[in-house]
Amino acid sequence: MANDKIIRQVWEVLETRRDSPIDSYTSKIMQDSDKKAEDKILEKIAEEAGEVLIASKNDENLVYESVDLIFHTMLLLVYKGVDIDELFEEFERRRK
Ligand SMILES: N=c1c2ncn([C@@H]3O[C@H](COP(=O)(O)OP(=O)(O)OP(=O)(O)O)[C@@H](O)[C@H]3O)c2ncn1[C@@H]1O[C@H](COP(=O)(O)O)[C@@H](O)[C@H]1O
Repeated sequence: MANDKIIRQVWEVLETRRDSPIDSYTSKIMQDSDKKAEDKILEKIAEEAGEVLIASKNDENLVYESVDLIFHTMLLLVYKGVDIDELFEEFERRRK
């Protein structure tokens, strides 16, 4: 079984890509001039949300497309400086 620590690990890689940019997809998208970077990530999220919708309706590639959406949402949160623990704490807060 895959380990759920992967989310934290990917989050940490994204923080490193933000703070110590290299020639990579996530560094490049986050290094774009401020406003453009945010817009590009938001565009990606909208695009991936549409792909999730199609995947669900067609019963095809739903997990794959959902990971694309979750990944780009993580990228936005890292770009905006959100700490991963804020995310987990919010889930905890809502737990019944
Ligand atoms: N999980 C991902 C991940 N998921 C998707 N992508 C990239 O996001 C980009 C856009 O995704 P798309 O689905 O739109 O792919 P596409 O090729 O444009 O086209 P489609 O055919 O899917 O429409 C592609 O270049 C994907 O490779 C990712 N890029 C990176 N990661 C993780 O982020 C870390 C840092 O990535 P780098 O910046 O590349 O080092 C990596 O170690 C990975 O763990």
